Amino acid sequence: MDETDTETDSLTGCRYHPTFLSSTESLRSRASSLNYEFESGNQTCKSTKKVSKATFSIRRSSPPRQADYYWGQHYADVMRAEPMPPFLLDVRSDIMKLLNVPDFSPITVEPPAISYGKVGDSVPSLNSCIVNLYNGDDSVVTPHHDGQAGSTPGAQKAVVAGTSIYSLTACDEGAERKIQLYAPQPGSTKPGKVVYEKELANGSLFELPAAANGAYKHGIPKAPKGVVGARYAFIFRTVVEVEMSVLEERKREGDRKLAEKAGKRGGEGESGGGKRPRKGKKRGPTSLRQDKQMNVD
Ligand SMILES: O=C(O)CCC(=O)C(=O)O
Ligand SMILES: [Fe+2]
Repeated sequence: MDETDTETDSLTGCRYHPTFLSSTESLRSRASSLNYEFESGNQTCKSTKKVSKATFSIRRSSPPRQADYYWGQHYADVMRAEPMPPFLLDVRSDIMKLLNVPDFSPITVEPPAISYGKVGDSVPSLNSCIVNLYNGDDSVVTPHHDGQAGSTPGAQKAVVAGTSIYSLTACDEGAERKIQLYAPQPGSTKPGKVVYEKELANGSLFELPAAANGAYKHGIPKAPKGVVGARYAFIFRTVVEVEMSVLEERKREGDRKLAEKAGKRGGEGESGGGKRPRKGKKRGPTSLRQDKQMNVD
C-alpha cells in the first residue's frame, strides 16, 4: 500500500486506499472457487439484487454462529458463517497491520439481547468477512446502513460493534463499481442526494468509518449497461455474534405465520412464497443471557 495516495473525504470521513494490493489475481481466483451456497435467507433480502454473498467468521464454533448486519433489520435475513479460510485470514491481518486496527474492539452500540456481548465488552476486530459477487451490470446493493442502531425504525439494534467497515475490491478489468453515500432526509428513511461517490479500483480498499455508516446510507448502484465481468468485494466488519438457533427458530416461526396467512387468504403458496412481513417488526424479546440462565437450547 502506498500511503501517500490515501484520500480522506472531508465531509464523511471515508478513506480510500487506491493501491492497497498491487495484484488481485490470486484473490480473484480463490474467490471464484468459493461456495456461495451456504448463505441462507439472502435471496429475499431487499437490499441486494443479484449480488451473491458468502459469509465467514474467524470463530470456529460448531455449529458456526454469526450475526450479519441484516439481522438488525429482519429475523429472516440470517446468514450462517463458515470459518474464514487462510487466504481471508491473511487479508484480514494485512488490513489490521497496515491500518493499525487493534486486535480487539470495544462494543460501542447496544447489541440485541440474544448477542454474545454487551456494550463495554470487547470482541476480536474484523471477525466477519462477507464476500459479495457482482456479476454483470444489474447487480446492485440498494442504499442501507450496515446494522447500525436506529438504521431501520423499530428494528432491533446493531450487530456491528462500532468500528470501521472495510471493503477490498478484486475485479475484472471494466467491472469496477461505484460506491455512493447518501444524505439523510429528515422524517424519511429514503436516501437523499449523493454526498460522496467513488469508483472502487481493482486492488483498492475502501474504509467506511462507524460514524459515517451511522450518518449516511451507502449503496452500490447499477453499472452502465453492457458492463460484463465480475467484481468481488471482501467486506470485513467487527460484529457481535448472536445465537443462530434463536434466529432460526424466529425464522421458522415467521414462515409458519406466513403460511397460515397465505392459507387464510386462500393463497396457494407454501411458506416462503408469500409476502414477507414488514421490516422492522419487533419480535419477541428472547434474551440469550436469560435463555442461558434458563438452560434453553
Ligand atoms: O460491495 C461493496 O463494496 C459494499 C457492499 C455493501 O455495502 C454491503 O454488502 O453491505
Ligand atoms: Fe453495506
